[in-house]
Amino acid sequence: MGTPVNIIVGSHVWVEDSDVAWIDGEVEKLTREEVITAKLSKIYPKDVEAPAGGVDDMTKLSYLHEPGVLQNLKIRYELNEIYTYTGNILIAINPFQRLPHIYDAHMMQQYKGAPFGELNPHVFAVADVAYRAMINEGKSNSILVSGESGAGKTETTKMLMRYLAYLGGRAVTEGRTVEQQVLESNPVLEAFGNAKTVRNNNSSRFGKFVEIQFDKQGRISGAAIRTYLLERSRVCQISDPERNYHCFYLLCAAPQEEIEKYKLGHPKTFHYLNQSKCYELVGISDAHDYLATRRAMDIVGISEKEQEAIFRVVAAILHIGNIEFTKGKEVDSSVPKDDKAKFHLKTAAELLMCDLKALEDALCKRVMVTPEEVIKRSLDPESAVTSRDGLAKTVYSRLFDWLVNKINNSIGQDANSKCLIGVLDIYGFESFKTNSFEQFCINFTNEKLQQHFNQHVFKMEQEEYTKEAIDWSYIEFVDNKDVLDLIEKKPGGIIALLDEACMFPKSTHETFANKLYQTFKAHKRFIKPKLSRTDFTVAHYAGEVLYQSDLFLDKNKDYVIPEHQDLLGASKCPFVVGLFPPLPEETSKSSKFSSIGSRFKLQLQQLMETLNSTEPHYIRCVKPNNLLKPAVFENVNIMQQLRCGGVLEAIRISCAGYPTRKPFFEFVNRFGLLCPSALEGSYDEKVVCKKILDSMGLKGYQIGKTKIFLRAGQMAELDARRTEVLSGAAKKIQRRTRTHQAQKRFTVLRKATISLQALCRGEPSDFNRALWERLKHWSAMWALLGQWWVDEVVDDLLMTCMVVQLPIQPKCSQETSPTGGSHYNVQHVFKMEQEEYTKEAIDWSYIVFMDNKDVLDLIEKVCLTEKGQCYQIGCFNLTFSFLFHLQKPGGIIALLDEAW
Ligand SMILES: Nc1ncnc2c1ncn2[C@@H]1O[C@H](COP(=O)(O)OP(=O)(O)OP(=O)(O)O)[C@@H](O)[C@H]1O
Repeated sequence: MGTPVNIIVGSHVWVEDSDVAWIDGEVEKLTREEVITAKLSKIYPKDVEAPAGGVDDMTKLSYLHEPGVLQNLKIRYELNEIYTYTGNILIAINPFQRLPHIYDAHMMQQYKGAPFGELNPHVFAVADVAYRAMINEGKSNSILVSGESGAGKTETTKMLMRYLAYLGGRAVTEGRTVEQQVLESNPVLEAFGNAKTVRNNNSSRFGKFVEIQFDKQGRISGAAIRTYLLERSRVCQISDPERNYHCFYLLCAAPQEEIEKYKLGHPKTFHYLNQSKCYELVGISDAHDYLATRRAMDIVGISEKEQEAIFRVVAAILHIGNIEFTKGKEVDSSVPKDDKAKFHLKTAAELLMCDLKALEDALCKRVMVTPEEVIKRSLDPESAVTSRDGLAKTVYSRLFDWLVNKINNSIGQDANSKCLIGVLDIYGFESFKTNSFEQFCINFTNEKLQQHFNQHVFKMEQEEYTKEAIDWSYIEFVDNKDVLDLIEKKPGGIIALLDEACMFPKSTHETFANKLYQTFKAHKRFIKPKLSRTDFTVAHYAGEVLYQSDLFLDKNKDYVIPEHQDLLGASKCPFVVGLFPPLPEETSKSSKFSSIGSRFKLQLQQLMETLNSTEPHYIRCVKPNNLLKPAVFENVNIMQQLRCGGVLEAIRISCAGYPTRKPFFEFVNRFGLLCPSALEGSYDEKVVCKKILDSMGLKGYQIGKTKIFLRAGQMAELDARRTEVLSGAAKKIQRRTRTHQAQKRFTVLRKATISLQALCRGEPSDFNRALWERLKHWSAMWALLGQWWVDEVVDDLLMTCMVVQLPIQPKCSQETSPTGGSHYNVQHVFKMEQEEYTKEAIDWSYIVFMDNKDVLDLIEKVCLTEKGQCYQIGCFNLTFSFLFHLQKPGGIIALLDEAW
């Protein structure tokens, strides 16, 4: 961030605000208090010369800081420019409205092969760069799309895949093309892996890495989809107004014969669906989507028979959820509660094609194997429900994995492919009121990606400096390794301690939390909340998150209950058996524990290895508001996402080096005025730049081959100097102009007065006579000339007053004015003039109040003598002014003469 220095009166600045994040304004006054309190440190300079429509690349901003970035995004979003670069990172703000014109075939054509940065920022431009880099350098590329739920990751990923299919697609020959299958895998995965949440009506509840393989000619030759951490708990537990996975509702809206075949009904009749009262989505037809999903399944190569089995299993899960238990005859035993429960038990067994009694036993009993014997132990109703839900979750997650495998097999992998483009659509950093094991894993993923991102951004910075031959050796690299060690270190990290706790039968979440408190009491990234005995806080790179450890142990255990494995392994349905392949000999014998956390850690390790072998490109999706509405830009919300998404971190890394880069000519244009002598006779912009910088006494900047590289705060320093120079110049111009105007006015008045005096003094007696004669005629004329003339006279009078000797005026006012208060107060006018000149620092000493007492005495005499006539023509003012006009060519005298 730019260092807030050199804030002076008149500086345009950004000030932090809790409601709208940043407010802009102009410094009016700097008090001592303000300078020394922290407030000023939170002030950032504003670039008043930033383009009105914003800049398409944030690195072009003169001030690379939070408020500048936010303002730029806001301006662009208002213009429906949803994409903006920050160097090579693309920021995509969800428009929450269809913008088909920016994604049509014509657009694709335009971006094809266009140099990066030449056209407007776009997701196609990123895909194009990745594709070109792959073709030209023969290196795999990856595009990492991240952002919070509802930010638009999945939509962005779809656009990327569409564009890559456009670039690398084959002419449609017979049957399905690979790219068609890749694109059609989306609706299938969405039906089984997406659900409505409070944050997004079509939220992906899993992470996804799509690898698109290309042959030597750059044609798509294969693809593979890897998924991460499906949210299993959603199958059994949802809260209002969310929904379960889409496929359950689609099936309940299937054609009648299927409803009957699977003994289904309205979603509200199923426990797994009726925990929330939201059954339908606005603008979405589940019946239509059911048929669309079946069509997509056809395209990705899922046979009719397999489709039937898939939906049969989905229906079975719904029925399993409706099996309720009550206490059995024996102590701590359970049995199906009533006929309804028995009906669902029977139907579930039929659909899964397994033995009814075996299913009941698998839900209500546990087999204990001791060295001496095998004991069957009953479960109480509560444990039976847990067992039931465990079965449903296991079956569903196995089904999801099967689908992913099937899609991969049917699209096919190209073993000979040397290059690929991977697209990662993964959940962003999460911090809710209640954060459990899922959030822990998600945030762990984000820490991993952040580390990768930091390394990459740092590398890119280095490359830019190297290109410009700049020394960057001292730029420190910020690492989040300490948080990653806290989570994943083996032994001793949180995941390792969790695994240990899961393997130890007597562990509870309290003992687990205690172990964490003891182990990490001195760790600066681990905090024990004062008022809790089971929660813990991790200080992630994106902020602190408080985790509730209650369900960590249960959720980490990744084993299929052997009874469930045996039951479904013995099903008469090959599809169901395929979901539960027999465990390898040694695993089934040994009680080797497998944990979700460790498995996930391994998956992430593999993902990072893949990503490290590719050239990464980043897309940060931003959700502009929580209302999911277009044209609403919530500053604070967006700021938070930019922080969490690492955009600000990227900027911070950049600020650690030389955040401001200006091409030489731009620099000279802007700051040449700071050192005009540097511009004299020198045509080498680089030399001029150096002279300017040295004349300002700046240290630590660097001069590259084409640009100036400034340290944080130096731009503000230069701008502050520039403001000073400009305002000094403005004051000088104003002073000169005003002096010139005043001098001009004075000269005119002086000349007029001298003429007037000369006239009066020259012919006093004639003047009296002539005055009276003329007044008479002139009074008639005045009636004709009308009001405009009066205005003019009044104006002139003001000027005339300037030369009136002060002591005379009050006398005039009292004695000679027939209209009393209509006279101008000479003293006042004079004072005002003085004040104005003093304020503007104008020299007024030369304004001489000429002694025209003799003239005024004369006028006074005439007016008093001919008071009656004076009344007729208005007031003394007119008479007075008349004297002035008398002198003007085309003045009153001339007019009157003409009239005569
Ligand atoms: N580029 C876009 N143009 C128009 N609408 C969009 C665009 N991107 C996102 N949306 C809208 O925002 C909604 C949410 O987007 P999307 O599902 O891609 O979010 P996500 O980041 O993948 O969320 P989650 O993590 O919950 O899956 C979409 O259903 C769509 O209505």
